[in-house]
This record gives sequence, structure tokens and C-alpha cells, in this order.
Amino acid sequence: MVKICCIGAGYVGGPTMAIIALKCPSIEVAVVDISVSRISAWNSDQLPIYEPGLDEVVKQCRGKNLFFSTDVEKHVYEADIVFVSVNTPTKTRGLGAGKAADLTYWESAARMIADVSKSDKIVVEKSTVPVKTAEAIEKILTHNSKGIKYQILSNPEFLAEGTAIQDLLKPDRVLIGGRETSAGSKAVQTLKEVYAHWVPEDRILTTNLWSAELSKLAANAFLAQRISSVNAMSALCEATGADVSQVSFAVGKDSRIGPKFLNASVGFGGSCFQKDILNLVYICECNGLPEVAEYWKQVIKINDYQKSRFVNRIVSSMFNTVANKKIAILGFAFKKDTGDTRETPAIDVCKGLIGDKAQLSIYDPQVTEDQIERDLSMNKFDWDHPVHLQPASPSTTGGKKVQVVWDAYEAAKDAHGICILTEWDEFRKLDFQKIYESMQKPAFIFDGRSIIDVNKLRKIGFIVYSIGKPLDTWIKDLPAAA
Ligand SMILES: NC(=O)C1=CN([C@@H]2O[C@H](COP(=O)(O)OP(=O)(O)OC[C@H]3O[C@@H](n4cnc5c(N)ncnc54)[C@H](O)[C@@H]3O)[C@@H](O)[C@H]2O)C=CC1
Ligand SMILES: O=C(O)[C@H]1O[C@H](OP(=O)(O)OP(=O)(O)OC[C@H]2O[C@@H](n3ccc(=O)[nH]c3=O)[C@H](O)[C@@H]2O)[C@H](O)[C@@H](O)[C@@H]1O
Repeated sequence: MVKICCIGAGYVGGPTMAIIALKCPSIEVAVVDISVSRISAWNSDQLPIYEPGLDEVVKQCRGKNLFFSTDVEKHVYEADIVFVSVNTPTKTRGLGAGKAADLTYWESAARMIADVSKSDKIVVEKSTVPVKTAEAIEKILTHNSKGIKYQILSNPEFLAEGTAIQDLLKPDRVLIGGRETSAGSKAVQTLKEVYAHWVPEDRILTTNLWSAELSKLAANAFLAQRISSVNAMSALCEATGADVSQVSFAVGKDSRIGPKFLNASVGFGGSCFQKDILNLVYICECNGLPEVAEYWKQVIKINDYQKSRFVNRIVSSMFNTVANKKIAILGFAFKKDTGDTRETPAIDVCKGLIGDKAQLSIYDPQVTEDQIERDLSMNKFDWDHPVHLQPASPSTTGGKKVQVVWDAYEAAKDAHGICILTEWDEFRKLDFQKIYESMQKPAFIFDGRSIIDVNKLRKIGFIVYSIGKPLDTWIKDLPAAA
């Protein structure tokens, strides 16, 4: 029986391996992690991540050919194929701080593989890494090889959170990069056969190592660039009376552009877009390409601008101060159908409002109070962030200014304004008449996700701001602050 071990039981390692186990009953899959609490959760009824459809898949395979364990070394030792799916965050100190990928976790995984292996192995980069990482890994492994042969493959993951299971079951493509040698091609073929259990052959692309590594960074950069492009348009729409949803629809009808990923928003979040673009920027700079670096930096700058613009709209609409005003925050996760808050725009928006002394009442169906408090008190690294988006001092964050509640109506009760920061389906179905009646007047609503019916809410009596939509007369006459 072929044995696979995946180092890193996170958002990628867990779901990806669960699907391999589901689709390949003849393969034994072990997912290992240094985090005891994460592994215990994977072995319990309360999985460590919320992802629609994941529970069923894990329940079906766990204990049969899918195992979660903290015995990292044992499973690596036994495996034929070792996936490495550890985190690769942005470096916060030292050379390249604020941009370069921090490969500490990757390197320690590679050194551990070298230490414990007694048989030849295929080592697969699943984490998103800088181009040429495979070369560094190869060096670590071969310098400690004790005669063991390793083949390094790059097999980046393209799943999106919230739709991970569907993305894994029906991927647009699976990308496998390897060395262009006979041993390299053999390793590529071995991994291809794993995916071929359920992915049509024409969707399994094979390239050289560097193309696979760079394609992942490029794909995320292109996706994020679309959002920054439409968000830049949203500012112009507000200035001119155009409606950004109509503009996106019309633009997306061009088959060369396509309709997906053109929703204007308060900004993109998630653990990867910003981190991967910063990494790309750093690689460009290191390769003597400052103009290319500058081009990609703009994607992040517009994203920061969009969050900052949103905060300014709120403060300026509410008589230029939100001090001691209750503001309901609906949604804290970086997108719907996930409890993940990494780099969520909600952090920057909440910090901006707290910086202006607002009282926040936050509701998200999947994010815990602990997580929200941690996020709002953590010092995020501040790459080129506008001053007011930088972390507020610890005295202005913390418990007193923030209340976390378990109901949208409770959050909105007695509030002066509501901000919608995540597009949870349940927010579309709220009884806004009831909410309006429970709020202070004038009652404001700021929609950062374009999910509300602007005209209907204006009829109820709300003063409405929805990103990229024609402005309420109340707001139109105010100076555009951003
Ligand atoms: N989150 C996402 O949707 C996607 C993430 N990626 C990439 O996949 C990689 C992993 O991302 P996530 O799963 O979100 O990260 P994560 O933080 O959820 O999971 C990583 C796990 O690796 C474990 N780990 C770190 N060092 C270890 C070691 N030496 N031995 C054993 N376990 C170790 C950590 O304890 C953690 O549980 C990153 O490079 C990310 O850029 C790629 C596509 C999608
Ligand atoms: O490398 C990764 O981590 C992954 O990053 C993204 O996936 P993810 O971040 O999970 O979610 P997305 O659906 O891409 O959304 C990212 C952010 O962009 C925002 N977004 C998305 C689409 C859109 O039209 N407008 C918009 O503001 C979302 O609300 C969210 O905050 C990519 O879509 C995946 O292909 C990739 O594998």
C-alpha cells in the first residue's frame, strides 16, 4: 500500500488529504502536525476548521485510510510521498522583513525529513513558496541524505476557503512541477497517478519546478489584482454616479475578461493574497526588477486604500465622529462560509473605528470571541499601511470598546450604525425593518459587501452607503475623506 504523509494539518493539509483518502482507498494517508490541539480536534467531532462538506468526508475516511497524528517522525519515516503543507507567513524581522516569505517552518520540516528517513522519498511542496525553494530544500535533503534519494516536486494548492471541498473534488487544474530528469519525470508520474483517481488527465498539468512554484504566486497575484481593479473602479463609481455592480457586469460580459472575481468589496483578506504578493514583490526586487515590483505593490496599496476609504466614509457620514457611538459589525471572517480571520479586512476596519473611539458590537456566526479579541489586540505588521489603519494602542483595543454577541439583532440594538463586513447568507435575510426600529436615529448602514437592497433600506429610513453604488444625498454632500 502506498503511504502518504502530510506535514501540516491546517486549512490546506487537512482538506486536501481528506479528499485524497476519500478518492484513493488503496492509499494510506497520515496528516501530522506539531500542534497537539489541532490534531486532537481533527480526531474529534469538532474539526479545527469550518469548511462546508468537510465533516462528512473526514467521518467517512478517518480510522480507515485517513489518520491524524502528532507522531510526525514515525509517519514521515514510513511514507513514500511526503507532502509539506506548513505555514509560510511573511517575515516580520531581519532581511526581507515585511515582504519575504518566512521559511523557518519549511526548513525545519525538511531537516526533520532528512533526519528520520531511511528509504527513498518524493517530497512535495504543497505550501506556497518563493520560486527556487525546491532548490534550497533539495540542498538540505541531499547534504544530509545518507545515500537516500529524494525527488522534490512542486504541487501548489489552488483551493479557496469556504469552497475547499468542491474545489478539491473538481479542480480547474492540478499542477505538478518536477525536475526534467528521468528520476524527476518518474516522480511526477507517481504523483499524477494519485490525482488521476478522480481528476481528468487533461486537467493535470506538468511543468518544470520553477514554473509550478511561480504559477502559484502569479495566480494569486492575478486574482487579487482583479479585486483591486474593481475596487479602484468602485471609488470612481461613487464619484461619478455609476454603479459598480452594473460596471462589473458589463465588463465581465466580455468573454476575454469573464464574470468571476469582480465583486467590489471593503477589500480582500485571507492568509494568502497579501502575503503572496509581498513575496512576489520581494522576489522581483531581489532579481533587479523594481518596476515589476512596484506594479504588484499597487494591488496591495489599493486594498489598503479601500479599507481606509470605508472607515473614512463611516466616520465622516456620522458627523465626523464615532466617539462613544455603538456600531454593529456584522461579519468578521474574511469571507463567508469560513471561520478564518487571517488578514480579514474586518480587523483594519474595526481598528480604524476603535481609533476614533467607537463602541463596537461584533457578530459573526463562525468566529469566536477569543479569536476576535486576539485579532484586535495583535500587532499586525504594518507594511505601508495608512497611519490610522495601524494598530491602535493596547488601551484602545481590548474588552471595553468591543463586545462580541451571538445575534445580529442584538448587535444592532441601540446602535447608530451597522457595518456589513462579511457576506454571510443569513445577513441577506435579516428583518431590516425590525433592526431599524431598534436603532438610534438617524440609522446608518454601511455595506462593504454589496449584499443589501439599497432602495428597500432607504425606503425603511436608513442612510445607506454601499461600496461603489450611487451615494445617498446625505453622504454625497460630505467631503470624500480618503
Ligand atoms: N489557506 C488556504 O486557503 C491556502 C493556503 N495555501 C498555502 O498552504 C500553506 C499552508 O496554509 P494553511 O493550511 O492555511 O496554514 P495553517 O497555518 O492552517 O496550517 C499549517 C500547519 O502546519 C503546522 N506546522 C508548522 N511547522 C510544522 C512542522 N515543522 N511539523 C509539523 N507541523 C508543522 C502548523 O502547526 C499548522 O497547523 C501556506 O503556504 C499557504 O500559503 C495554499 C492554498 C490555499
Ligand atoms: O492561495 C490561497 O490561499 C488561495 O487564495 C484564494 O482563496 P481564498 O483566499 O481562500 O478566498 P477567495 O475566494 O479568493 O477570497 C479572497 C478574498 O477576496 C475577496 N473577494 C473575492 C472575490 C471578489 O470578487 N471580491 C472580493 O472582495 C473575498 O471576500 C476574500 O476576502 C484563491 O482564490 C485560491 O485559489 C488560493 O488557493
